[in-house]
Amino acid sequence: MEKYILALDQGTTSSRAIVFDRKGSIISLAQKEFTQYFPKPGWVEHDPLEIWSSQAGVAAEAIAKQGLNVENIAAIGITNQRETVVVWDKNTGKPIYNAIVWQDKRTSNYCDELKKQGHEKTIREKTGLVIDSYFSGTKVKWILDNVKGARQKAEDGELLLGTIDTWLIWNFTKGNQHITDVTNASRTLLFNINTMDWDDDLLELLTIPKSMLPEVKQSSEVYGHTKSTFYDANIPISGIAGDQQAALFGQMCTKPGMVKNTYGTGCFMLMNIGDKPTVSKNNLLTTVAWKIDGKTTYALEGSIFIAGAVVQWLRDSLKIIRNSSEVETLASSVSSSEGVYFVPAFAGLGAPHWNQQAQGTIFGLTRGSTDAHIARAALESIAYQTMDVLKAMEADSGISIQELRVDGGATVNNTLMQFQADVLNTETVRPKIVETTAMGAAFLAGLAVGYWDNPEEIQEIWQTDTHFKPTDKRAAIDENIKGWYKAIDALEYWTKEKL
Ligand SMILES: Nc1ncnc2c1ncn2[C@@H]1O[C@H](COP(=O)(O)OP(=O)(O)O)[C@@H](O)[C@H]1O
Ligand SMILES: O=P(O)(O)OC[C@H](O)CO
Repeated sequence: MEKYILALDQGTTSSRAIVFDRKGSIISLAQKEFTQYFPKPGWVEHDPLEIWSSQAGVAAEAIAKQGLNVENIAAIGITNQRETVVVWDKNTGKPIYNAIVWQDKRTSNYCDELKKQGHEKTIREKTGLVIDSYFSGTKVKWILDNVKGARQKAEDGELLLGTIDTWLIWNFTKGNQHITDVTNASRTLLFNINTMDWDDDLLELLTIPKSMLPEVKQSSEVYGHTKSTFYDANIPISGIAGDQQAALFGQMCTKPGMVKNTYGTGCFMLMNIGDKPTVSKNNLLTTVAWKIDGKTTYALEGSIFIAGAVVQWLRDSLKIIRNSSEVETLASSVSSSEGVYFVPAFAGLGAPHWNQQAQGTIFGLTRGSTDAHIARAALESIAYQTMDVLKAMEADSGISIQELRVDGGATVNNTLMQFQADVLNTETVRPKIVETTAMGAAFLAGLAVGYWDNPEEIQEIWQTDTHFKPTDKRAAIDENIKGWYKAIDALEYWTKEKL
């Protein structure tokens, strides 16, 4: 019987399931969007039960729609939106509050307090992260402080916490496994990336009882077997990675110095930095890329909070396009943004600026500006933000990046990809299979069960599709880039004025 790997990709806006064969070809794909809740300005929540049901649903659909059944699945790999966190009751398995999403800013004032108390340096050294509401730790504290009875129950050992990988595996194994992997753990603000273990001092600082935490595993090993209704077939779950680390692996950036950028809701650029957790001097994050066969690989990361989401905003809020693909036609109807700059800081600014208070801003409008200029400026903002991160990465690593491997939903946009190559003055390479996040999870799972023997075998599977080479309009591009820096400076000033 033909065997396949099932990758589950639980993203910020949708749950996806993809069945891969040995050659890395996609045999089947099912996807379901789920509800985004915005209870207050700056707050973003998901219903954990909807996350579970949509993910279990698409997994079943992906298997069934190609006439396969569970016996065809050699292993399951899980990859997920990171930092988003769920707290649930150990006995009932029911969440005590919605999942607080990575984009949620409700703890930003508390984060500012932590900074004022002088914890920045220690937290960076221990976790590789900056103090920002982005990460899970302060979100968990908020739940314990604000949900009635939660703190007492947590102290009595009745509550569990988990990032989305943990929550899904808990449900797939009917509560048998409360685990996470090193990549997801490294995004919580509670995990020490030097000792590779939960950090007691940080747990104490954020007043989170240790009993709530999952056991931390490698990224590729058999963790347990499926037990819940449809999956009582005992399928091994054998790969876990946060979605950006999974994409780094799926892009086969397995050597130090290799870089990928994923263009989804946000943009996440990661560089493989080998086996040392070097601390960034340029406001990037140091994070765990994966741990395989006992060997840990680290990455530098630049996280951009709003990328493809700015296109959703043009569609859903401004309503100047009907679907995401229309943005390319609209933006290409003008040859430049004619001095319009859009800084889509809807969720503050991430790397390398780390300004939690920044808000979205459009500069340079004139009486002649149209929806096309705004659409173009929105697309360009994705490329400029990426440039800021890439420059920081080059400064940190001392490496001049020669090639950027790209993936994610927005990379279908050729105008954006060409503009990206121009702004960076670096070749931008789009692979044949852009589902690299799911592919990375499939590779991790497949390696653990011998579906693939080694990463070298997988290396053969990765193939390029399009190379976007920088054009020769250097002077004009450099002029445009100056305008972007002015816009960023002006926004920083605006933010300071607000405080
Ligand atoms: N043609 C396009 N041009 C620019 N952005 C696009 C285009 N098509 C889709 N997108 C954006 O890509 C994002 C979806 O990509 P995806 O990788 O599925 O994201 P996620 O995993 O974050 O849910 C959306 O934010 C969407 O607006
Ligand atoms: O769901 P995505 O693909 O937007 O990824 C979200 C990131 O993991 C957040 O850190």
